[in-house]
Amino acid sequence: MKIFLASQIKKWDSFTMRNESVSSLQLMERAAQSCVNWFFNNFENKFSFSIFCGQGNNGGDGFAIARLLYYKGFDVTVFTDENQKFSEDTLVNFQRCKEISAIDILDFEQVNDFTFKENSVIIDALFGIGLNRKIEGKIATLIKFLNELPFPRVSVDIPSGLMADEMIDENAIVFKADETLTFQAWKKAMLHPETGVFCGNIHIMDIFLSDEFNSSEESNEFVTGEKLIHKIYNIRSEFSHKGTYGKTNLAAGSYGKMGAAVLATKAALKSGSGLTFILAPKCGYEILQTSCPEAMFINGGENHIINFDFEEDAVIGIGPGLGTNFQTESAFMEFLKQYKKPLVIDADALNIIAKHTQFLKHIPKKSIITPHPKEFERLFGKTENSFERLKLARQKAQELQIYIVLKDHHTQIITADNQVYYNITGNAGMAKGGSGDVLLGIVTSLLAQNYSPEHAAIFGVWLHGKAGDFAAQKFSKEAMLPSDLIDEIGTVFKYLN
Ligand SMILES: NC(=O)C1=CN([C@@H]2O[C@H](COP(=O)(O)OP(=O)(O)OC[C@H]3O[C@@H](n4cnc5c(N)ncnc54)[C@H](OP(=O)(O)O)[C@@H]3O)[C@@H](O)[C@H]2O)[C@@H](O)CC1
Ligand SMILES: [K+]
Repeated sequence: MKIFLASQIKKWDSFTMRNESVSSLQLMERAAQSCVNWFFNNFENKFSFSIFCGQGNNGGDGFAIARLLYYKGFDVTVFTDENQKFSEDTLVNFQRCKEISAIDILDFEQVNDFTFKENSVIIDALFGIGLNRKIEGKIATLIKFLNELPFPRVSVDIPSGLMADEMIDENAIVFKADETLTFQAWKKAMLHPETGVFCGNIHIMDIFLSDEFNSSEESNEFVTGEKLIHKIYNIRSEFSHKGTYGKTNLAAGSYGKMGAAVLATKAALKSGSGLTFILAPKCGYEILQTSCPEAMFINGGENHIINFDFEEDAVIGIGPGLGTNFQTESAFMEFLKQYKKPLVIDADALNIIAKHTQFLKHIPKKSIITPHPKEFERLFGKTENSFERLKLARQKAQELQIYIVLKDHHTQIITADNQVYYNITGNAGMAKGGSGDVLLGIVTSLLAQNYSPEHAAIFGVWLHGKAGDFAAQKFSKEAMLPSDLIDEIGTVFKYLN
């Protein structure tokens, strides 16, 4: 799914109106109807809706929603400022609403004395993607008031106060939604932690904007959808043997951190690698042979790895639990200097490079690195916020010709040719030590199975998140462990088949 800027969405609107003979008022009606269908499916009739409408088209959606909800039998109250400069379509919908005597239309300021019913729902249709500056004055006061109410809060299109494509000021006033019903496509602000936190659960409302525009309009930012995953995923052929699915060779573990090696190895095995090797220190020999009998052990040293002698022709993934012992450090750097094929680098291996940033240039082209924000900062420097971090990552991925998997709530995969894929699978239950080790195992295994680095990264991150979602369903976000996630990798493949 392409991510479009607010300006492109407006073009999309106009294109649809021009080419599919639909008026802007009809489009607004479609938008409102899609929201009302959602409300109808999610709230019983006993709920009372308080709808807050601004002057732009977002407010127009709000007035139309009020009318349509009323027709569905819901109790509706509208709050607005009749002296606002309504847009043309908004004015029409305001008047249509006014004609229904059973809908009370109150001024924003009356909210202070309003007695909210017990089963209230607050709908925010104050500002949409046309917001162009900070919210101040009486609407800011109103939003602060609404954010304190003990009722479910739903935003139409985008929480008022967020800019669709940008970071916001630290002290900006933003409506805090539990649910956001957004039209047609994800907005960038929904995918970054500082701004996404105001959106709650995102629901994409299909309002049938032109497919033609969607295919022809350029964007280099995407949300990884299931359609893309189905395109990437190669179903295993019956006419195949273990050689068909490549060799994975991981380098992981040190004394006391052998669990990281076990998790990465198991994840590589479960993701379909043909032959799997684990290079680890000898102190982990029994642990690995017992817990991962399908994998072959390569001795890399006594208590930490001091030589990186890999299986020939294997695809290499390095990092989990490696430690930063000086011998491991120098052996890794020697290896990096002479190795030229794409590999996957995570965790301590990234920390070693961060200590000697002149080694960044030795990362083989088309490699995948998987830093979390702290590791990214150590490698490439501090940035103000996640929007800036992404910009820097794009620059570095191009400069070094590598793929960066920037781990976050919505992990971003930044390709060497400047494209960004936001991942939307996964959940807070994965914020635990060991999750990253699993990801390294999955991505390396996919790369070994002949997926391109771009596809291995996009598919691997999606798969990891989806397995995490299945694990959370079974065990809860609190109790699920990275090992549970590994056990659910099979459920994801079954889901895809
Ligand atoms: N395809 C789609 O997606 C469809 C979209 N639709 C809907 O349209 C929405 C976009 O509508 P929109 O362009 O009228 O923008 P919206 O945010 O309602 O209002 C902007 C107004 O507020 C003002 N203003 C701005 N900032 C301000 C501030 N801080 N404080 C005070 N005022 C401020 C600004 O006026 P200004 O003062 O700048 O002249 C302007 O008048 C979109 O989100 C969706 O809900 C559907 O109906 C149909 C299909
Ligand atoms: K809104």
